[in-house]
Amino acid sequence: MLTDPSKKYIPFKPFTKDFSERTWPSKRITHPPVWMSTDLRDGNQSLIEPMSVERKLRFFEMLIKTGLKEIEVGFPSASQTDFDFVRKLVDENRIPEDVTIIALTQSRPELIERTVEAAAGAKKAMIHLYNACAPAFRKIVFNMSRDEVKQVAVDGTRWVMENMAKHPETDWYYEYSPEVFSTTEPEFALDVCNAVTEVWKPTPQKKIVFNLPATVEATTPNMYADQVEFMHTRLNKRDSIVISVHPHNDRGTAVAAAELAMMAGADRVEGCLFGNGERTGNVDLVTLALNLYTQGIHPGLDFSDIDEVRRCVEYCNQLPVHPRHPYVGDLVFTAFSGSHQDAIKKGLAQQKPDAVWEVPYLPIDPADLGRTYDAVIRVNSQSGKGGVSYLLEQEHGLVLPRRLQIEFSRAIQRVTDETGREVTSDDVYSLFFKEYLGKSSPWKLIKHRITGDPSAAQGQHFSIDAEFDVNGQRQSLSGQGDGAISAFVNSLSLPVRIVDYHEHAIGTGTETRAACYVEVKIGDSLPGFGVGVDVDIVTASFKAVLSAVNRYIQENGMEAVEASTTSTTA
Ligand SMILES: CC(=O)SCCNC(=O)CCNC(=O)[C@H](O)C(C)(C)COP(=O)(O)OP(=O)(O)OC[C@H]1O[C@@H](n2cnc3c(N)ncnc32)[C@H](O)[C@@H]1OP(=O)(O)O
Ligand SMILES: CC(C)C(=O)C(=O)O
Ligand SMILES: [Mg+2]
Repeated sequence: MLTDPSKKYIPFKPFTKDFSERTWPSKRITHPPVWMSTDLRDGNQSLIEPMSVERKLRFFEMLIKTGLKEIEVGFPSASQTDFDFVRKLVDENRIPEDVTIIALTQSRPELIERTVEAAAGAKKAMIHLYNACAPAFRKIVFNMSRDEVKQVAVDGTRWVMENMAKHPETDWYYEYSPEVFSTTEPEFALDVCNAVTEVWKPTPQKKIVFNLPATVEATTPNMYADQVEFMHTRLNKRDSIVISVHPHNDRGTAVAAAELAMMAGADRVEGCLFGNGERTGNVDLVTLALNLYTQGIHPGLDFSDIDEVRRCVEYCNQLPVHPRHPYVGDLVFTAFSGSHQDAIKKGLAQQKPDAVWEVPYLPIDPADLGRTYDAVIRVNSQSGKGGVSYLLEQEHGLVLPRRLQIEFSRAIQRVTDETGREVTSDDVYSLFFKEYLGKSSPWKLIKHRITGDPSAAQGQHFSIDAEFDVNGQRQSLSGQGDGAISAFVNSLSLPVRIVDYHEHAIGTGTETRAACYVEVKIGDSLPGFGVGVDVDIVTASFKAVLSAVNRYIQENGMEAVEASTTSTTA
C-alpha cells in the first residue's frame, strides 16, 4: 500500500505570480528547431560503460551522416578518453565545415582551460558552461547565495573568454546553462542569464546559446512551456540569443515538454537518439524529428534507414532500444490483433503511391524509415518473442507464458543466428516440438493410476502408481502428495520442484485438448520449462514435468541430477 505522499512531496509551482500572459497554447510548430545531440556527453556520462574512443567515433560519424550540425562531443576535462577523443576529431580533421562541436565544462578555471585546449584548432567550436541555479542546489550543494551563484556564471564566462582569446584560429561560440532551470525561480534564471549576456556581449550575427535544462523533469510540460515563454519574452538582447531546451524524461513527458517549449519560443533542442541519458534519459531526438515529419514538416535529419541508426546506437551505448519505442521499436510496425491487421491490410491496398498517407493504425509509412509492415508475422534473426509466440498461438493454439516465450525465443534465435534465414511457422512448431513436446527420453510415461482420498493425512491426499520407460527399462513407481502433480513428482524420487504452472484448453468440443506448462527447478539449477499436451489435463501436467526433467538431463547428464543434494517436493 502506498503511503500518503502529501507530507513528503509538494506540488511544484514555478511561478509565485500568475503567468496568464502565456501565448504558446495557440502556437503551432511550423519548422524544426536547431538540433543538438548530446549523445556523446550527457548520453555517454549515463552509460554503465562509457564509450571508448572507437565507439565515440562511430557514433559521431553516424550523427554527421544523419545531418546533425551541433554535436556535444564530451566533457574533456573529466577524462583522458574525452580529451583524446576531441583532440582526435580536431587533429585528424574529422569535423565537417558546417558542424560545430561542443564541449561541456563546470565553471572552474582549470577545467575551462583544459576544455578550451581540447577543442582549440577546430574550425568552429562551442564551449558550454553550466552551474546549478536552483534553490536546493544553492543550499545543499554549493551553500551559496543567489548573488554568489550568479557570480559563478559570470566568472566562468570571463574565464571562457580569456582562454578562447589564446586560440584565435578557432571560431568560438558560447553556450551557458543555468543547470536545473526546471526548478529555478524564473526571475533568478533570467537575472543570471542577463548577467552572462552583459559579459559575453552577443550580437545578432554571433548569438549566445542559453540552454534551459529540465535537468530533472519536475512538472507537467505546460508549466515548463510557461517557464520557457517567460524567458523568451524577458531576456535582454533576445535577437542575439538562441534559446535552447534540454528536457530530461523523469516524468516520462520529455518529448511533450520539448514540443510545448518550441511553441513557447525555444529555437534549439538538445537530446539523445532514442532517449538515452541520465536516469530516464534525455529527450529523444528521433521521436521529436519524426513527430514533425508526420505533420508534413521535414526535420532536417535523415532517418530513412532507421534500423541502421538503431544498430549503431545500440552498439555504442551497449543498451537495447525498447521494442515499443516510437518509430523504431521491433514491434511498432507489427499488428498482432486481427482487427488491426485487417484495417492495415485494407489501408495499404488502397494507398496510392503519391497520395496523402491515410493507412489506419500506422501514423507513418514504414517505408519512409526503410522499414516494412509485415501483415503476416514473420520470424527471423531480428524477431523477438512476440512473433514466435504469435505463430504458436495462431496456428497451434499454444499460449506460452511470458517466461517460456523468452526461453523458447532463445532457441529460435540460435537457429536463425546459425542459418541467417527466416524461419517459417512450421519450423517454429518443429523446434517447439523438439525442445518441449517431444522430449520423452530418458523418462517416458507409459501409464498411471491416481486415487484421491480427501480424508487421508496431509501430504497423502493423492496416491499415484505410474509406469515409466526409463532408458528402455520398465520401472513402476508410486508416490503420494496433496495434489496429483505433487504425488507424481514425489513418485520420481528426483529433486524436482515446480516453481510455476500454467494450463489452458486447445480447441473446443470433442477435439479439446489441454496444454500444460510447468517451470521446474532441479536441485539448485536455474528454472527451466517443460510442456505437455494431452486430452486429459492431469496427464498433460505429468508430461510437462517429464519434459522439463528430460530437457535438464539431456543438457546436463544424469550425474548432475544425482549430484543435486536438495530434495524438494512440489
Ligand atoms: C546535469 C549534468 O549532466 S552536469 C554534467 C555532469 N557530468 C559529469 O559530472 C561528468 C564528468 N565530471 C567529472 O568527471 C568530474 O565531476 C570532474 C572531473 C569534472 C570534476 O571532478 P571533481 O573535481 O572531483 O569535482 P566534483 O565533480 O565532485 O564536483 C564537486 C565540486 O565542484 C563544484 N561544482 C559542481 N558543479 C560545478 C559547476 N558547474 N561549476 C563550478 N563548480 C561546480 C561543487 O560545488 C563541488 O565543490 P566542493 O568540492 O568545493 O564542494
Ligand atoms: C549540463 C546540463 C545542460 C545538463 O545536462 C542538464 O542540466 O541536464
Ligand atoms: Mg542533462
